[in-house]
Amino acid sequence: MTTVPPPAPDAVHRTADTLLALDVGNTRLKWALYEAPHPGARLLAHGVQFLENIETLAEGDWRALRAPRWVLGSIVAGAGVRYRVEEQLELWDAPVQWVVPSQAEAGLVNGYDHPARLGPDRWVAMIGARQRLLARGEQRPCVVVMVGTAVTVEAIDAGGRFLGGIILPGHGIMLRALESGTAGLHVPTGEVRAFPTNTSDALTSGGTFAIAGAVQRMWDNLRAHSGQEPVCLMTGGAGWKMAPHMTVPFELVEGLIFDGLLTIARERFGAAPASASPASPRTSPPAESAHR
Ligand SMILES: Nc1ncnc2c1ncn2[C@@H]1O[C@H](COP(=O)(O)OP(=O)(O)OP(=O)(O)O)[C@@H](O)[C@H]1O
Ligand SMILES: CC(C)(CO)[C@@H](O)C(=O)NCCC(=O)O
Ligand SMILES: [K+]
Repeated sequence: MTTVPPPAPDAVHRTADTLLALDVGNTRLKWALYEAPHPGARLLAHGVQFLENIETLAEGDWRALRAPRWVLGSIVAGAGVRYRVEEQLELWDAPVQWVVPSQAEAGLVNGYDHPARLGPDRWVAMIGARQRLLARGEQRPCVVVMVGTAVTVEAIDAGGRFLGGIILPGHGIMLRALESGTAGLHVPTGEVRAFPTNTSDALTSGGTFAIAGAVQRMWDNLRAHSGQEPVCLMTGGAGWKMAPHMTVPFELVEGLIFDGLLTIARERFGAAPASASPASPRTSPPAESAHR
């Protein structure tokens, strides 16, 4: 006769430690459920909704999820959207923590004039970028590019100080601005060409070169400042569209905001031993192993 073994304490523990990470952007909400609150944790489920469809989450995508132990999010939208997300989160009794950029967190120092006025998405993505560099033992200056509804390009020095960054319109906003701000311009999608010879190509190439050129400029600024070649990490849903047209060496990385949220979660919720400082490259877990 066989007996059913009790559930391994390990399995029970893992279920109890889940983290729901939220990236509420300008256009869409992205969510990811992790097995544990630290970089490299296994991804259990993930999804995305346009902000106008937030109301469907509790009854839809989230309905079958096991209640997360923690909820940690980055949100750039206003109080109205935040309230609507929090309403959906009432499905579980895990209170949400929204990241507010501070003077310093997870090994990153905030050089913004008013640290809390920095976009949380920018702050969290930079923390994710820093953690990636440290995990592979690289103490180098870093340019962080996020290509989405808006584009941001940040400069971080080798010591982990955010020096400053730029905000520019995303490709979509640039083209819509041209369409609405000119007399006779319409913007069907074109190709990126070195020397565009029709309107569609001229517009598409213009937007792409504006972003690539802005990254080049920040990369030059940071190299001049630090006397060292920066690493450039690019993320965001449209990153792959920019990739063929970049003029600086770069790496395309998926989900820097989620990497950052996991890094912050380790500090806030992780039962890490005292020696596991996220600022120490030796003790950071390898980020690549479980990367999506
Ligand atoms: N060819 C292109 N080159 C660069 N960017 C592009 C291109 N086509 C579209 N985009 C941009 O990509 C954006 C979509 O990227 P992404 O999926 O990261 O945005 P999002 O999730 O809607 O943004 P957010 O995180 O702010 O909500 C569009 O808004 C547009 O600005
Ligand atoms: C710049 C955006 C729109 C990029 O998503 C966001 O980070 C934001 O609203 N930031 C606040 C302003 C700032 O970062 O200075
Ligand atoms: K964004």
